[in-house]
Parts: sequence; structure tokens; C-alpha cells
Amino acid sequence: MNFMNLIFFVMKKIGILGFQGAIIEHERQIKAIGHEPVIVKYPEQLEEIDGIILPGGESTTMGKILNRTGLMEPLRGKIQSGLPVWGTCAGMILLAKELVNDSVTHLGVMDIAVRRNAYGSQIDSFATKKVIPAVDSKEIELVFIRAPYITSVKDGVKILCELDGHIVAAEEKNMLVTSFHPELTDNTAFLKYFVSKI
Ligand SMILES: NC(=O)CC[C@H](N)C(=O)O
Repeated sequence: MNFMNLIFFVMKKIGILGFQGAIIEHERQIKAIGHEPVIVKYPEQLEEIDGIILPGGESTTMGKILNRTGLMEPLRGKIQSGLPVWGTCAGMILLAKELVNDSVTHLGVMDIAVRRNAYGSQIDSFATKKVIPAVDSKEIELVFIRAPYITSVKDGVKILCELDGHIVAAEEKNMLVTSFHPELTDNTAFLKYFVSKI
């Protein structure tokens, strides 16, 4: 960190939805760039965070737990009133207003249509590299695990990355989504991009 960054560095409290999935991986990256992770399980915790990550995992399970714990409504309300949120993989599914191959939606706040398990069962995990200009000028490793992709977006959604004609990263106002898992690599560029929006 250079001197100017040190002067202007403000530590942020970054929540991670803490029920299931890639929680410790996000926690590790948040600490690595000098911010404070908060594992969120209760509605009151939404008051103390500057942004929240919805991790990869299993979206149906996370949706059920969000409902059972009473976190679904307050989390939706916070996001709708501007809380910065980044959904990775299952997190993208939780945020989508439409799931093209599922009748149930969850938070349903982002104007994207998403296909779950879009890469099928045979090649359901793979990694590739790509430059995402809005995020970093260098190549980023993209890790896909039983990943969804976005099949269509409405006005107001900015596409950040496409792979083989499918949308795998996008943003709309305070909401950012990725099909892939930057937290499973050593590259913190995507996390820094999210923090820059807080
Ligand atoms: N790595 C992931 O988050 C996979 C998402 C999972 N396939 C789901 O539908 O929830």
C-alpha cells in the first residue's frame, strides 16, 4: 500500500451471509486487503455492515434458511435501499428477479434472468482466464463450479463480462454479480472492485 492509499484508507465492515457455502474463503480475502469481515446470520447485524457478500454454495438451501431465520425480508429491504451487495454464483441466483429453469425466486431484486447449473453436469466445473476491463487491466482467473449464467438483462444492468456469448458478471446500481468465484483464487481484484463501490 503506498503512502497516499494509507492516508485515505478507510476500513470497511463487509458482511458475508454466513449460513452455508464459501464463507471462509471470502473472509480470508477481506482480511487480506485490510477490511473487517462480519459473518451475518441475524437481522440486527445488517445495521453494522457497509456492504454484504452472498457467497457461492447452494441457493435453494440458502433461500430456505433466509426465510426460516427471518433474514429474507430485512436483507431484501436493505438491498433495495442501497446496501452494496455482491452475489457470487449461488449469490447471483439469490439476487435474480427471474430464474429461467426454476419456479422459485429468492431475494428477487436484480433485473437479470439466470439459468442455474447452466454449464450442465458433465463440464460443471472449469477455470479460465480473462481481462475484465472495468475491474482490472490484468487477466483474472475465473473459477466456475456448477455455475449459473445470466440469459438476459433489463435496462439499467451493465454487463461486465461475457464468456462464449453468455453473461457471467454484471452490475445494477448497488448490486454486483459473478457466475464465478474470485474468492477461490489469490486474486483480490474483484473484491477491491466491490469495495470501491461501497
Ligand atoms: N458454486 C455455486 O454456488 C453453485 C450454485 C448452485 N448450482 C445453485 O444452484 O445454487
